This record gives sequence, C-alpha cells and structure tokens, in this order.
Amino acid sequence: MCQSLTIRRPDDWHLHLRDGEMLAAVLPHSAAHFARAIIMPNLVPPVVTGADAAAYRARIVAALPEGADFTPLMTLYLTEDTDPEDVAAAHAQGLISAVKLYPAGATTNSASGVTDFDRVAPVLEKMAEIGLPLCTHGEVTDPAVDIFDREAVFIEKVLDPIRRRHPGLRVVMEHITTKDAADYVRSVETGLGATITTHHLVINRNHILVGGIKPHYYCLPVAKREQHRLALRAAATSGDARFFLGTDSAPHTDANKLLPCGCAGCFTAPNTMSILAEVFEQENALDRLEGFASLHGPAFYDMAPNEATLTLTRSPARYPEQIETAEGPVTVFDPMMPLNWSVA
Ligand SMILES: NC(=O)N[C@@H](CC(=O)O)C(=O)O
Ligand SMILES: [Zn+2]
Ligand SMILES: [Zn+2]
Repeated sequence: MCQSLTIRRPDDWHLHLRDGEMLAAVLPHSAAHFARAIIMPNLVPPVVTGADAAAYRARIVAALPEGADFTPLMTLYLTEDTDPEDVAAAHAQGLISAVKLYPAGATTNSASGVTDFDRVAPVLEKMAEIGLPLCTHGEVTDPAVDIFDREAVFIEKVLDPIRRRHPGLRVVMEHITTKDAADYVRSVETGLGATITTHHLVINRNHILVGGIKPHYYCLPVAKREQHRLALRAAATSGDARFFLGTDSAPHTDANKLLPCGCAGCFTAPNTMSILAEVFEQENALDRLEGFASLHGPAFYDMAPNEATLTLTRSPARYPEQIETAEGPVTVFDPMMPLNWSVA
C-alpha cells in the first residue's frame, strides 16, 4: 500500500477569498497548499474593471503570510456595462486570466450579473478574439425552473447558444454538479472545460436534507442526486484533461449560514487535498490526482504546471472544525469520513 504521494503543487481554478478580515483569515489556508488560484470577483461591490482587479490583487498579495508562494489569478465580473476595451487592456497587461459570467440573481452577490445576453455579445466577441476564457456560473434563474434542473436548462438555453454564437470562445463550466454537464463537456473536443469542486464529489442532496437540514452542505449549484455525484467522481478520476479542480471554497460565517435564509457556500480550503486523496483512493485512481489537481487546469489556461511539489502522506489528516475570523467562526466542510491522507 502506498504511503506517500508526491505531485506537482496543485492550483485551485475557482476560489472565493472575499476581502478585508475574511480574506486575511482564509487566504493562508489556500496559500499553504495551492500555488495559484482563479479568484472569483463576486465581492460587494463586484470586481468589474481592470482597475478593480488590480486593486483587489494588491489587497490579496498584501494579506499573504510571509514566505507564502501563491499567485492570485484575477477575474472580472461580467456586467451588461462591461467595456470590451477595458477587458482587452486588462488581459494584455497580464492582469486577468478570465471573465466570470453570473446570470443575475443566480448565487451569492450576483445582483449585477447578466440578464440580457445580447448586451454582452461584444465583450464575448472580444474575448474569443484574444483567447480570454469565460467562466460560467451555469444556472438559469427563471423562477419557473426547478432548482435541481437549473444547470441542465442553462446548458441548453444559455450556454449552447452562446457557444454557437461565439465559436472561438473558450469556456469553463464552473462547479458542475450533473451528469448532463459532464456529458456536455465530453461532447466538445477543444475549448470547453469544467471545474469540479471537492464537496460535490462527497455530498448528494440527501446529505443536505435527510435527518434535519444541514446548512453547511448548502451551496450553489445545490448538490444533486447520487447518480450525478457518481458521474462527477467518474469524470474527475477519469484522467480526461477537460475536468480539473476548482474548489469553490466559499467562506461564510456560521452566523450567516445558520439563518432562516442562510448563505450558500462550503468552506473546503483547509482539507480539500486530504479529501481529494481519499476520494481518488476510493476510486482506485490515486495516480490521477495529479492530473486533476495540478496538470489539467494549467493546460486549459495555457500555463505551465508548477515546478514545486506537494507531498501527501498516509496519516490521519488534522484540520480544525472551524476557523476563527474577525467576523466570527467559519465552519470547515465536514466530509463525514476519516481522512487518511495529510499534506506533509
Ligand atoms: N458556491 C456557492 O454556494 N457560493 C459562492 C458563489 C458561487 O460560486 O456560486 C459564494 O460566493 O458564496
Ligand atoms: Zn458559482
Ligand atoms: Zn464559486
């Protein structure tokens, strides 16, 4: 039985770091294991211009613990007023790595998102021209569509039409939660990838709802039926380079989670690598963890994989149940299983 596993240092292709005191509290957990991360722009107010992204990046770099080796890869939040030239200039300066599409109202802090997709066509056209990827929160917001169907309907009604209209546009389907999404990714040879979170490899919708409501397992897109979780595990552990890790680690204070109307998001930064090692071992695919966490993402984003390495050893993982922040405690995702791999 293998006792240690050394992989290229992983990257997180979908991460929420927030700002201010919360940023200071959560950033060390990501920087300890990950070399780079795609930083989500859904602050209040959102990161919409190149200037916003430069300022946010400076705040992240200033909050890094001493000696940390971590590069934030910035994104812009797409609005109906986004200026294609501002996007192109930010990309040309190396300031941004992607633009993020949130359908208006789909998730946490998405009020400034897109309602009329025609209005963002000039930005998408420019992005296709310069090779800048679009990251999508893939859920429709039509109240008539059941929340468990919102991802599948998004693919059919929004994503596929966008991809037909902008054939050169590179797209990352973020935090996919369904077999439908995995199948759609596989149906396209190039220019389409998907991130898969740690928690969606572990929980299905029963974990949220059976035996009492579990706010800490509530995230968006909401976890689906078991057959979908199994499809995600198959995709993540398949070695298919179109699938890569985006933790979607999304901290909210317990005070904001444990409410009659609680926030969506799972905080997985501290124990993600231990959980992934466990999941990949359960699937007899430990040898494919490096591809999923460290190689496929850089390949999609046209970056070199990290030179540094990360070693996991077979020993019980230790992580706090909660972390303290100046805004209050944040509960760490509970994978409901012993974790037998620790980051050395
Ligand atoms: N995933 C979540 O449940 N929440 C994210 C937003 C998002 O990624 O949709 C957040 O910012 O809290
Ligand atoms: Zn999202
Ligand atoms: Zn997210």
